Amino acid sequence: MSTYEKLSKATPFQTAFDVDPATGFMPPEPPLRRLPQAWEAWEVLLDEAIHKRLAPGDKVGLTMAEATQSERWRASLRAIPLISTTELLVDDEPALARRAHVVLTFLLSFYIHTLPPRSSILIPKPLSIPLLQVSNHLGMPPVVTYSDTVLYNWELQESVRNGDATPGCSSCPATTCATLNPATARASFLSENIRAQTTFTGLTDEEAFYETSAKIELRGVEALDIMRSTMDELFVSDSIAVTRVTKLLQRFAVVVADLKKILLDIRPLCDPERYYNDVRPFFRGEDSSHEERRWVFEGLEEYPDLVESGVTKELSGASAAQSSLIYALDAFLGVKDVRSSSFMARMQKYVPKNHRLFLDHLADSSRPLRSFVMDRADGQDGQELKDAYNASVNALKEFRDGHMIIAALYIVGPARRARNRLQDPEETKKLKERSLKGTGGTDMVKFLKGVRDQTKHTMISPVVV
Ligand code: HEM
Repeated sequence: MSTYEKLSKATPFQTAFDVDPATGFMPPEPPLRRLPQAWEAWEVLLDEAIHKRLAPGDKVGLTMAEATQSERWRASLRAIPLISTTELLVDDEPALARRAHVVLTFLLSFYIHTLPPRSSILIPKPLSIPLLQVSNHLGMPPVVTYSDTVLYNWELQESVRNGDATPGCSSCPATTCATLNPATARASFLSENIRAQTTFTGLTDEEAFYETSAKIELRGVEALDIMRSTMDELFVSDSIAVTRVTKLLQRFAVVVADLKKILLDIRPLCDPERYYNDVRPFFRGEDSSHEERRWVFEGLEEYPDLVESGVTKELSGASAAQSSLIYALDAFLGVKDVRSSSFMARMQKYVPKNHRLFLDHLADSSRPLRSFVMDRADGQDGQELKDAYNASVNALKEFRDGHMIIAALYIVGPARRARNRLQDPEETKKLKERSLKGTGGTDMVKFLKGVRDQTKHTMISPVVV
């Protein structure tokens, strides 16, 4: 029996797939803040890179002092010994391997993206081998992913860590909350008290960027809960299922509308120019660089198991397109072709292993919601059911409209301004090509529009919203 079969047969809907009832795709407890002493050399190098504010090697106006400082840092990374990962990669302590992936992929981004723009990319052995071993163990690519910047990169604010804050949502304490179930109340509490743990730049704009995604994940906990209840209803499918599913979908639409609001609320917290020029360059993967430079992992050939594993095949940059939550919403509502598009299918490889299994489980449902709604649409209360379904799909379409506004604000605008500052036509052309690519390597505008339209076409006509 495959792991997938074991997980999906033997255990309840969520916990088996590392999907927590209270925190969804985020782990229930704050991730490890620092690796134990044996791997301190990596943590120290990361502290230094952040503290020294190492700048991307292709930053416009990079000073000689900045370039020299980065080169010194890279030399000190090359000089550390190759540290064994054996004791990190233990199945009963996944937090160790996850923190190692965060630290090593941040070091990788610093190493590669502070290099001069035209130099070749040789990732030194003290970094390449542990990174490949940890990634192979986790079933993740050896590159910074959404799980490194968001899912396994948070802590509680100091006041909460010191026990000064009351656990509760903004309107009432969790323990006595009348409107939220305990799991949703905990998600709401975390959302208000979460902060990002590790950043490239130390800028609050970068923290806000990760925290926005984390808040979306936490608000999505209620959506996951509704999905579970709906799937139970579809399974039983008795005479009152239509009424219950209608109510669940009405709630679902409200949650998805909140996701859009959280996304748009990023605007006062994260400055588009700072995001584009200071933070985003560190997210680039092998395929989002304007110069086509291969990433070479030094020493790989000495480890036949790593060569065979194919762990170096996926090297795209970090993108919130790696959020399992949004795929889960698509799968539940039956938005077609999103996961099967080649980019989205590839992005699944950048999602933690068990979350991937969860998404497969959802997509393979033998009782799809959309068919249920279509089959019942002409029956008693069918119109209300269809309206609730369409309102949910419409809310997701509006989330994607909002997301396109954000992508324009944070990428298209700053990219145009960066181009306007350049004099050299050849450089301008290159920058134009680069800027229209997402960090995941897509032709951004066309891709985002396509997914948005696909969502819109999922509504069941005639539409009454
Ligand atoms: C400043 C904030 C953001 C920017 C600039 C941005 C930009 C982008 C870009 C350029 C893409 C195209 C794929 C790629 O090549 O990377 C993308 C895709 C995507 N992003 Fe974002 N994004 C932002 C925030 C978020 C957040 C907070 C979420 C949700 C957690 C999110 C969810 C997605 C999803 C699910 C996709 C895949 C396309 C889709 O399903 O609509 N994004 N984003």
